[in-house]
Amino acid sequence: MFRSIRQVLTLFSAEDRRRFLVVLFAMFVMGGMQMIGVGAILPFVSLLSDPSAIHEHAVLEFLFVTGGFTSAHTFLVFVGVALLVILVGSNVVTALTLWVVTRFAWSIQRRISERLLAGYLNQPYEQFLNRNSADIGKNILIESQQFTNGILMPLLKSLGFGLTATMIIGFLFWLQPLLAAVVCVVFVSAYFLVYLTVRRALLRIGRRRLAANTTRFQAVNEAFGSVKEVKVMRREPHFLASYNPAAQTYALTMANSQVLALIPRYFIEALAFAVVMGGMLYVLVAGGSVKDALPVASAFVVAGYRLLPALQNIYQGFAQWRFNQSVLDTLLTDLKATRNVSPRPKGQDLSPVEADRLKFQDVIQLKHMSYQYPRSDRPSLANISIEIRRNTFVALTGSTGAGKTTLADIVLGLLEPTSGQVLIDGVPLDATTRSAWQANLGYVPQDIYLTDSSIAGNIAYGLAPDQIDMVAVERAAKIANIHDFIVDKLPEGYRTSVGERGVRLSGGQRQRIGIARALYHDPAVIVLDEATSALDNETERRIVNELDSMRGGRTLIVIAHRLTTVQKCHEVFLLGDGKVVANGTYDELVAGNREFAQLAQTE
Ligand SMILES: Nc1ncnc2c1ncn2[C@@H]1O[C@H](COP(=O)(O)OP(=O)(O)OP(=O)(O)O)[C@@H](O)[C@H]1O
Repeated sequence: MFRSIRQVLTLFSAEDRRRFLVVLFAMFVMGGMQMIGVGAILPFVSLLSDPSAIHEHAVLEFLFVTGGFTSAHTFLVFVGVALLVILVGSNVVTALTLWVVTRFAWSIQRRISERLLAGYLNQPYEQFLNRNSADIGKNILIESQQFTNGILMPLLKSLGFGLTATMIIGFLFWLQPLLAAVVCVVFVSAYFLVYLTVRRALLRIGRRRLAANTTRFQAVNEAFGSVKEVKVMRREPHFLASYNPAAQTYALTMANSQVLALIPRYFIEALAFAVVMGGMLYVLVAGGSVKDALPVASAFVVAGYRLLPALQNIYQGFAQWRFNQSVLDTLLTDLKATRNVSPRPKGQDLSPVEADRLKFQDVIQLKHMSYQYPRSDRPSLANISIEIRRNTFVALTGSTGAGKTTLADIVLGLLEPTSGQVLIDGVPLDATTRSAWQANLGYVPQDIYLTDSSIAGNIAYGLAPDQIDMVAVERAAKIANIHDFIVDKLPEGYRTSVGERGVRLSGGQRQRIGIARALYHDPAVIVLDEATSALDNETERRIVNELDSMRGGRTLIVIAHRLTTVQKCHEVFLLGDGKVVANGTYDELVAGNREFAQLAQTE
């Protein structure tokens, strides 16, 4: 338990700790008000049963005299109204405290989800290779909420109600130490016993909930991420079959955790009723006067009315906390990995300016470079030493799995060589230079992901509308040969909205948008990963020609299967099994390499 508290406190910033003090203060006031409310019952009931009690209590006597009351009856009305004001006041304070606590808890949720998103986004690309994106989304959106609802709010509520319960129990001890001790031992230990009984089960079902939630998210993500294949291959039952059992486990574990948190209340209320009745009967049987016992009994009943919900809330808090311990562990692991990452300040211009870019005037060199994927048992690239000169058109080709994409990812600074070096004009590409190098790159992937924004927004990509440079957008679109289509065919030109995943554009049009996107920042190097595969031969030739002709100082690296793409290249690197098997111009390779010559023939 103390470990969990320490874990939660590590999630608070300095500002959160200051605000937590305000929350604590509100809780103290709430506890104090509730105790006063309970305490004020006693004189009122004493007065009701015996008006002469005015003169037996010093405080009542003082109020009676200074208030200038003449009859016990009017004084009783005054005390009744005062009691009402105190009780209403204490409820108002409780409501206000709940407001302060809830706002505090959700502000923490907001910050945790922002930190998670920033952390995931800023982590090295390699980290994404072994991570399911549905799991990332789930942690940011759902588990951060589960943390607030299931850990932070219960923790804060337990703290608040704990303070209230302590104050009320303190008052009861002052009033009737023996009875208070009985009440305390009976109720606190009853809840404690229940908690001890269910804590293991809660931890277990909490872990099952977390796992089931991951499966649910993956099933939905995968089903809709490949909806075309799902429909054509009629695989709907498969995704339903993965989702449904996970949904059932999720529902069951949620329901069970809530039942385990709520049910004890009804038994303990029955126990409370038995204690009160038993006390009364004991007084009667022992021959005592119920009238004499009434004020203290009323104070205990009102105390119980406050105390039992407080104890129930504390128990419920512990139960939820236990159930969600695995959520806390998961979030902490991911937050620890991204501790020093802070969300980018709002309004920062994301366009790389010349000064941000790593100068590239001469050559990209790969020296004895090898790369092995984290969970792989063999290198995907082995001892590669090549040079790519500025203002050249270079192709990486070779059979499937040869290492073309991996090599391009190394040049893009997405993967760090396991051994060897990448040098840009002699400057090593490492953590200190990576971002400046990437500011000089344009990348066109195989699948162009279109965001649900305008055409211009998709070309400038990731910029707020007021940050988009329309001149750069049009320049890029013209080079990508999509400008005429946008202006002539789309209803609102560059402002036309693109649906999610670009459903309103053909595959070829999407790829041209992708090419325009890569050109938007006017980079020195462009890497195309099979980017022209969705284009027909004629369009592809035109784009390749255009890219070639617009090069003017730019370097073009194309990963290509189709050798038509590589005919115009200055240099072609033929990869095989992670090594450069041959390099030279298209004609040189056709003449000198049998594998390449065969590939060229089958085109
Ligand atoms: N994330 C990964 N983890 C482990 N191994 C990987 C990973 N990605 C790729 N590989 C392996 O690295 C090798 C090179 O893969 P790469 O994707 O670079 O080939 P490629 O030439 O681009 O292939 P293709 O033309 O089919 O896209 C392959 O053997 C592949 O199995």
